[in-house]
Amino acid sequence: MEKQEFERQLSAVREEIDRIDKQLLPLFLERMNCSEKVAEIKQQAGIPVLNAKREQEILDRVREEAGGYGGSAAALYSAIMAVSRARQHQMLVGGGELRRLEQTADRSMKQSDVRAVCQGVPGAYSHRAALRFFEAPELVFRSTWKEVFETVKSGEADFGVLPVENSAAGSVSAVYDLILRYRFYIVGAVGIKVEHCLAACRGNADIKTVISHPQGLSQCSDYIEQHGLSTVEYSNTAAAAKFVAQERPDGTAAICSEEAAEEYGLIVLKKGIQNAANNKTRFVIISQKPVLPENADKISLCFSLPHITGSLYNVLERFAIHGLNLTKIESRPIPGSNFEYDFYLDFSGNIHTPDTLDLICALHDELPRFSFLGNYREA
Ligand SMILES: C=C(O[C@@H]1C=C(C(=O)O)C=C[C@H]1O)C(=O)O
Repeated sequence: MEKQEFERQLSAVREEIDRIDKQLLPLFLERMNCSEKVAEIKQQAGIPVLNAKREQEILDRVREEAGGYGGSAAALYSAIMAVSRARQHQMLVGGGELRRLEQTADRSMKQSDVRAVCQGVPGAYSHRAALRFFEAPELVFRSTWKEVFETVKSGEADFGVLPVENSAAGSVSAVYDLILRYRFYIVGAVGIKVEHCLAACRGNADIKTVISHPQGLSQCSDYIEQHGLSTVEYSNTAAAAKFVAQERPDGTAAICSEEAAEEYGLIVLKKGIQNAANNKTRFVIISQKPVLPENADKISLCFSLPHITGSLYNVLERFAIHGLNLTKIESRPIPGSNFEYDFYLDFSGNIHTPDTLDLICALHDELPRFSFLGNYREA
């Protein structure tokens, strides 16, 4: 067949597609109009927007009737209903306390004269993160991450500084578990370049064992393997440096920052022993008091989901519809449950943008165990 003939046939079918799309659009708008009427009734009757049972019935029917296209048709209808629900949420102005929070929360944060708490001992990477974030903070140190949360809870400190993710070793799951348990606000985030060194007491150069936090050991696994070193886990990289300085264990070096080595009078035997040259750790600042700056660019939230086909997909799709970029997703088991999960999400956005506020309020009204965790500037 001639190329021209193919072109002619293509345009004929495309005309048909255009004709069908023209028919679909008014039907979509008509359906949205019905959805708006439903919203008005729901508003008067105080009925929640989401009716999962009704949606499931529609999806089952569509799947059944669409034959070979069952799955695709269900996905399409799921998207249509997500849009329909979003419109209803917008009309019902849900979100309750979250909308009030958006209006009333402080828009700027005190950055000097603050009391902050870090895990570890002076010289820890959290210490450096705190100094990057605050001007001359009054700092206290605790030996565990849980104690950092407890110190903020008791009001002894206004802010806690916690590592959440390393560019090589990945998420610090234990911290995410605590974030999900305490549900304090995240009011800031800061990335720190992490360069580990091998540090030992003077005259202790024949190193057979290294001691550090599991994250430090994991970030230096190549060096450890190449040199056939044995490893000992410790609560914190700087605390490991302090231990080596105090106990002077034979043939043992700490893996820690240069600051920590200096703080405890250790000799740096080798610098930059981490696997990745550009090794970074991201820290978050937590507080019991929300702060929602005008120039915030990152939103964190968490929720759980029922074990239903497409439930996570349906939530993520809403971010896509709103043009929001998801930067992090973690799922962590809910303590005391069997294989039920809380999801933790970070995405780019600002809660003072009406469209974004509508989305977060809709999720607040729909999702089990939902918490808005904060909107802050990613430094
Ligand atoms: C339209 C309604 O509200 C929501 C949207 C639905 C839809 O678009 O079909 C179905 C159920 C509800 O979650 C309704 O309750 O019927």
